[in-house]
Amino acid sequence: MKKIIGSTTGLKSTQIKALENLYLFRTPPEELITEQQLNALTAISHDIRRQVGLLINRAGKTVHVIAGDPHRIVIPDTPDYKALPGRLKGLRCIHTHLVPGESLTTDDVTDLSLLRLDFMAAVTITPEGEPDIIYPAHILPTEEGIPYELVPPVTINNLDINCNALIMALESELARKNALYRTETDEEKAMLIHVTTGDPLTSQASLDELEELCTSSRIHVTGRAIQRRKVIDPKFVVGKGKLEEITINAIQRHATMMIFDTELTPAQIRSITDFVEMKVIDRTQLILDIFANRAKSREGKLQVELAQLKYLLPRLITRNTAMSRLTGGIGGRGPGETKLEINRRRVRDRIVKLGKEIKQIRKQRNQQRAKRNRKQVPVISIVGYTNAGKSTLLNTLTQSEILAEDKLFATLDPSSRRLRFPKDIEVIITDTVGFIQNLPEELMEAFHATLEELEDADILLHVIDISNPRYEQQMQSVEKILAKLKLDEIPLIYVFNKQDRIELATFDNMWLLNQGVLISATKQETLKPLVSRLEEMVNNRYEANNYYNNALPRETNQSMLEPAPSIQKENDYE
Ligand SMILES: Nc1nc2c(ncn2[C@@H]2O[C@H](COP(=O)(O)OP(=O)(O)OP(=O)(O)O)[C@@H](O)[C@H]2O)c(=O)[nH]1
Ligand SMILES: [Mg+2]
Repeated sequence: MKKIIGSTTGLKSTQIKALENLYLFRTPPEELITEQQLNALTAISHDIRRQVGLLINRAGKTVHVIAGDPHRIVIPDTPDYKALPGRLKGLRCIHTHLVPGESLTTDDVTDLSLLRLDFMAAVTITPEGEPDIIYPAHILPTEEGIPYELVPPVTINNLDINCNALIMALESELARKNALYRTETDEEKAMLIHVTTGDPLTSQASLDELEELCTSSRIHVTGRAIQRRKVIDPKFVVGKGKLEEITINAIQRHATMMIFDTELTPAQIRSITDFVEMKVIDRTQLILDIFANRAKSREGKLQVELAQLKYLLPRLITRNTAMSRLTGGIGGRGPGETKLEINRRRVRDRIVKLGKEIKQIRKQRNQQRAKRNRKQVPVISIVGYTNAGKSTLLNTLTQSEILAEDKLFATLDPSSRRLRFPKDIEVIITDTVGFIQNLPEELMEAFHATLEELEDADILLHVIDISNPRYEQQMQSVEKILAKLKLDEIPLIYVFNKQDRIELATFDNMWLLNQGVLISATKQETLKPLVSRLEEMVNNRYEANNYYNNALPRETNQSMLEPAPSIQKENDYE
């Protein structure tokens, strides 16, 4: 006989037998439940004074009998029945309510909507233990508003509600709607979630950025949710009720994943994925993913892998738990744990190995740096928020072709070019990985080596995209990171970029623009003031450091550039 779900403690063996007997009934396709089974259900529930629930599949078979307490039943995981996009779960839940006249509760309709049940019905019981009124509800295939519909109550005399036909009709409508949401590439669709204890305006801005990150990694955003709280919920980040609401909304909008705009702790990921039948990731994971896709150089790839593994390690246990939950889970603790240990050991070994390789590469790089330093060629480094136009500026300045794209984090590997000023002084200009606010710790560490090169910079060009509505926050984020890297002592020029995209006459922050140079990195003719300013600064530094005379003649400069990964062309400025 199949097992009863929930606790049967304190029940007599005849009562347990009566519960088990509920597995024996078959429901015809048009009925919600048969009269006989309904009678048996209310009789035993009345007898034990606990709610009892049934999960019935579309073939009319009872797949679970659930014993609850006087106020609720807990629906178990049903790995064999999953609600795929555009489909329902294939299970209906019919359960008793002991309170006379109590229709479906909020918990009931939440379960219906979250689990995507075919039907949810509550049946009340007469004082004699017979079925009284049945309150059914089903999902509504809408994208907004209430996600379910309460069907008019029925009694034992009209259980024939054309049940399966109704379910089929609902599913075909769901499938049609889902198809509308399908994209050509069938990309992921995400619900973005931000929780804050502060200003909701900042939340919007932060979500805007998260959305850009999504676009960068080809994820389509189907909805966003913000919750303001006094404190962040340690378990679910947002409150449990809010998480339910968001999840239902995400399902309504055909989302395939949820992205939290913070870093989730391993415990939070675990409780949320236990709760939500959807992929759940956080901002850090999204950024790590982007970096993993973009990394080109060997060092870049190693660094990103290292960052990913470091992020993964404390979360491994979560993954496996989630996995075992999805595959049925029970009965495998021994082997499960061993496998987990193997996984963790492998990850740890790999982390050590990667660390060594990176150290080796770093050593070579330092030697190259030292060689370059000896030659004392001034280095100008371009820094700035991601997508500000750094690579474009380097390209236009030096007429080269570094990948510049309207994507966050187009550049991951530093590249250097030569630039020659009219007075025959040559400098090296380097492009760097873009910054972003709250750069994940793992990546900050990973790219520390790359960013270390910035220490050699004689001048920093801080490129700011003034056409981005969040340019001020972005400037601040960059400055924070520069300070963290202890680079805030290096002379810096603000380069306000993409001037062609703004209306200068109505720009409300002219004061700021006067602190730097205004350019359009895509238009070479706008760069002259920047070039003269740079030249002036380089000259001043030359004189101040008195190494002008040590500078090598231009012709021989070629050799000292060798260590830089990609030197292509040079460009003369008149
Ligand atoms: N309209 C306009 N677009 C620009 C300008 N400068 C850059 N862009 C565009 O902005 C986008 C980003 O430029 P990139 O040079 O890749 O930016 P980046 O700072 O190197 O970005 P990451 O490498 O991702 O950090 C590209 O689509 C450029 O064509 C400009 O002056 N005007
Ligand atoms: Mg770039």
